[in-house]
Amino acid sequence: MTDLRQQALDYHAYPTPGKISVEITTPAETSVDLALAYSPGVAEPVREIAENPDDVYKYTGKGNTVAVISNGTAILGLGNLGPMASKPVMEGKALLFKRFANINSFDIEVKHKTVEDFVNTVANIADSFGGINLEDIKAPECFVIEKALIERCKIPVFHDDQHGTAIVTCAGMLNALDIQGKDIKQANIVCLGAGAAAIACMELLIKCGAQREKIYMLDTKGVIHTRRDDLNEYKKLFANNTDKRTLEDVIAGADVFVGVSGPDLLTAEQLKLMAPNPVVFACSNPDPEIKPEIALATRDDVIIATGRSDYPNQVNNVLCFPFIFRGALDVRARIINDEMKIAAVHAIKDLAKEDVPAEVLAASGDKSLTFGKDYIIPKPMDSRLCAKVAKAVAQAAIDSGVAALEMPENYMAD
Ligand SMILES: NC(=O)C1=CN([C@@H]2O[C@H](COP(=O)(O)OP(=O)(O)OC[C@H]3O[C@@H](n4cnc5c(N)ncnc54)[C@H](OP(=O)(O)O)[C@@H]3O)[C@@H](O)[C@H]2O)C=CC1
Ligand SMILES: CC(=O)C(=O)O
Ligand SMILES: [Mg+2]
Repeated sequence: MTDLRQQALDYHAYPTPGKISVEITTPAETSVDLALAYSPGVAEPVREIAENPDDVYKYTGKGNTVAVISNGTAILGLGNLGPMASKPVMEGKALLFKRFANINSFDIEVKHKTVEDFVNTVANIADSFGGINLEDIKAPECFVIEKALIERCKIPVFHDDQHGTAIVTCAGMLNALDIQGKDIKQANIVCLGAGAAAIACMELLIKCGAQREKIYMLDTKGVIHTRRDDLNEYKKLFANNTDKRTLEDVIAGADVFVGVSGPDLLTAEQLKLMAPNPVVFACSNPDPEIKPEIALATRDDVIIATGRSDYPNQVNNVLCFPFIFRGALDVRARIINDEMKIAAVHAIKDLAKEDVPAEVLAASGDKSLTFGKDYIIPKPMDSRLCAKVAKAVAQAAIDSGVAALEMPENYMAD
């Protein structure tokens, strides 16, 4: 662990501080180049854009640039550590956008006093970008912020911890339940956590067939039930009329555990209480609700997934956000709607059932990967994700009437 700590610090410090840089895409060597790039030549696209605002997509990088924006109030599972502490994660998201979907990103960390202050800051700069990826903003403020920004911005605004996580969770869950021989409509589900990721994951699972009344959600005060008077409007949607109060009470006989809360909160004893062939998604980062080695030592009929890259079954929003934005940008979708999210779920889910190419095995360090308990979801390094998810999302945007452009010719053909 100490070794990983030092390696991670060195990775971020060297060869230059941070993980991303800006590169030039046009010649900028001679006076002629500069006369085109800057004064006087730059005045020409200025005039064109002033005349026809859509030309900003033709003459600038706007259409392939996403702002990754946080206030640092829910950094992974580490809590509210402030905007500057969130910067390595936001640079990390920018790295993933570029590496997996060739999208340029700027990370923006906002210090603010009120929700309105944050919304105004983002809304006022939004037009500079093709899309906005909100990240690591705690609930319930994240819900208000995202709704307000969707209303005010002309470009897609997507809170990754809500929807990216939900899409990947649903893709992995449908596959895991399939492998365990369970039907999502009958599944008893326990969700530990009642914040950004939890509410969105459960809402999308319901859209994929889960029954709301079969879901028990818990926050730091225990089970969310109808007799509590401290629930915000988002938690209230999951209030059960029940006498069950603790994780022990609700985990008994549960088919599914989804953890989007904090480290080491599900014990081996609690895992033993679950129904035969359970599915456990311990998605808190960096430390899951239960370590896979403990889960697998406790029972051999469990499917266990985490948010981490160093265990099998990585249920992490990296499998979604680069690709959903790729598809949305390429048909200039004005929003990311439910149709696009569901299309992404199915594209990710279905890819796990295909043969895995040698280069993915080489990158993941696995000898083989076959659809089953240790491979329920594709690896982030699988280059087919971009083509399949982006294309499905772009098609869904067109079909649902939110795209300004047609499907590009031969889109994602190779
Ligand atoms: N694998 C992935 O792709 C992703 C994983 N996550 C992980 O999910 C977790 C939550 O993130 P997010 O939803 O953005 O954060 P939020 O701050 O919005 O929500 C955190 C939630 O966890 C609950 N919680 C915290 N500690 C406990 C506890 N001891 N018992 C029960 N509930 C608890 C909080 O309860 P209360 O409401 O009472 O404060 C709150 O409802 C993080 O660990 C994060 O890393 C998030 C996004 C993606
Ligand atoms: C993965 C991620 O976005 C999180 O843990 O917050
Ligand atoms: Mg996050």
